[in-house]
Amino acid sequence: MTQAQQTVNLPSSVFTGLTEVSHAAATGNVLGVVNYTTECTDPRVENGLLTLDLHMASDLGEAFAEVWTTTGTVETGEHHGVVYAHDGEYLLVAGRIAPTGRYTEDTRAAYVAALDLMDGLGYKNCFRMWNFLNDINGDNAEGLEIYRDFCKGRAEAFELFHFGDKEVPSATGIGSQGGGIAFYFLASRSAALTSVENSKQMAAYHYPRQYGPRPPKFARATYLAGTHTDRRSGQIYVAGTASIRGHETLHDGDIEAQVRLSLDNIEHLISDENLADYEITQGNSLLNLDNIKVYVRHRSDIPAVRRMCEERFSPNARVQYLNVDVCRADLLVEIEGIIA
Ligand SMILES: C=C(O[C@@H]1C=C(C(=O)O)C=C[C@H]1O)C(=O)O
Repeated sequence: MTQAQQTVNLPSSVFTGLTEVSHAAATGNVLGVVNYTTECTDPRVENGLLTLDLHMASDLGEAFAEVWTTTGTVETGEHHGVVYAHDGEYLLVAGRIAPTGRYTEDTRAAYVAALDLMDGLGYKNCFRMWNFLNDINGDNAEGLEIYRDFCKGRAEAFELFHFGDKEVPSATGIGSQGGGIAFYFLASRSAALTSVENSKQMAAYHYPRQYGPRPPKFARATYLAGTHTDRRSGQIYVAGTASIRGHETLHDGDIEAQVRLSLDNIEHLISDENLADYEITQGNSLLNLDNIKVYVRHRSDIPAVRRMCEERFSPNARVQYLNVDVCRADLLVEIEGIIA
């Protein structure tokens, strides 16, 4: 077989209750567990499992775990403050930056540690990043918004690793209820990776200066396939998506219109029309989106948001609603998901 024909198994994730992690783990080898819970802690290896606690829930009733499984035997370790698990094909890296008055340097250092690990262990295809920022719209000690401060450190780290804009992974950069900045990344060794943009949105890495000293570096989605020739049955990791057209926030103050545009943005992003630029044809619609997280700024908006989402998602889709701030002060909602 040639390299191009070898098929790589793709990773999978499920949402489960915090206490049912071991049950979910029985379905495969666990790469790691991310708890969306009531406090943030440093990532750790616990009973052989990479575990990261994020402060994303107000009480335990809202908490859930995201369990990442794979097919190979998992090994764990620690590298310059970041914790990792890998199985020869996939790598999960998790880190946390303690609260500080200026995040640029610490973000750059933590990202450098994670990117260096990917390089060193040979997982060169980073396909998804999640970042959780406490007080994301607040100012740092120098009056720069914490999200923009973070974006600066991230851009500097990517630059050090010569990450071309077209190679950036899809990401989420969202608020959290505490704990500084926490993050986790997924990378693969040999699965085929394509970074995808949305033809109706400006690439985030081209956002103008009005959004901060360095633009956010992420792709709107990443397409991950078991072979380099598969353009029909890969996974699509949809980045956090909001009510933005071009580079502008639309529908300031109107939650329903923001939900509608966020959903329309994802619908277009995953459509064959948008994916034609990448020669991907999958016939996807919102009905194929799963493992969805819906981030809502005001708790009182959650019932309306849920109603609107339920009209457009599959009734079988796994969806979690979280009450946190969003990366621009005028954004009320953001949605991400996976087509697996
Ligand atoms: C909503 C947007 O950006 C958010 C911020 C991201 C980041 O900084 O990594 C990624 C996706 C979204 O969570 C957007 O700019 O469209």
